Amino acid sequence: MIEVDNIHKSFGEHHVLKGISTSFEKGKTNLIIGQSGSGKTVFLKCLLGLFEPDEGNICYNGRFYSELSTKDRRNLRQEMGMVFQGSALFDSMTVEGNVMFPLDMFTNQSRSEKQDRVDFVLKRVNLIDAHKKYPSEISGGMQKRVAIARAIVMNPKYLFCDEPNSGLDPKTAILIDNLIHEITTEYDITTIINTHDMNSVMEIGEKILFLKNGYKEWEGTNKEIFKTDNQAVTDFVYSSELFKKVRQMYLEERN
Ligand SMILES: Nc1ncnc2c1ncn2[C@@H]1O[C@H](COP(=O)(O)OP(=O)(O)OP(=O)(O)O)[C@@H](O)[C@H]1O
Repeated sequence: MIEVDNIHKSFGEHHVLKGISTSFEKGKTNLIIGQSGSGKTVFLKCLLGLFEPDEGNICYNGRFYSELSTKDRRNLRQEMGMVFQGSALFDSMTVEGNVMFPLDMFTNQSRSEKQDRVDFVLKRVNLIDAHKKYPSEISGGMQKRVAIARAIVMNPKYLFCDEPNSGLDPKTAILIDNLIHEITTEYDITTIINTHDMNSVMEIGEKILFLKNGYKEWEGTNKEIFKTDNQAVTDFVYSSELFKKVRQMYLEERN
């Protein structure tokens, strides 16, 4: 579980995060949404420990980040998996090499232990015959699976995903969403996803945090987002005619 208490972050005069408090439960898929520039990436980077908030606290399973020693921060970092926008695979390494990379960097496991773990996670993301291929030889959806395998190879407690669906066709995007959601439940991970994909919001948003101008404007579940009368949320989420109709149908069905 991650608990966030009143965090602020500025860059010079630019006050980007203006006192955000929330919590993210383990085993749940949490989504952060909001317009471009609302502070989603800065917030995610604070959660990852890449930016230190100017004010406020972030607590990881009872451990306050601000109170951790450098060594404990490094250990905490190893409990975090990250799926970057665009996958960010190493082009010169095979699929297997990419997934093994964190194990090579951060563990003393034997070659066969590492190989077993890599085989296991690649199988878990449904990539069976791609071990020896290079990123350029596989599709964008497969690259995303490799990125997810690499993110979970160290058995993380926390999984962060930045726009995991960007550049994917709608069908592949749904498969990737479902995979992240399944892995989250299966391994009891606290997962936090930055997204613009409204389909993800409706399908896998067990908790949705809506940021606006650096404030938490709204939070709730994908069921609640259909019913909310928060104008900022409805203007943002139901900006397309299609989603307006979906919401209308959902509300009519329940009346
Ligand atoms: N390192 C930085 N230095 C200065 N300003 C920054 C830095 N990182 C982000 N900002 C500013 O913080 C604001 C919020 O940016 P952020 O990237 O968090 O938005 P976002 O909601 O993730 O947008 P998008 O959906 O387009 O990715 C922007 O005005 C941005 O210019």
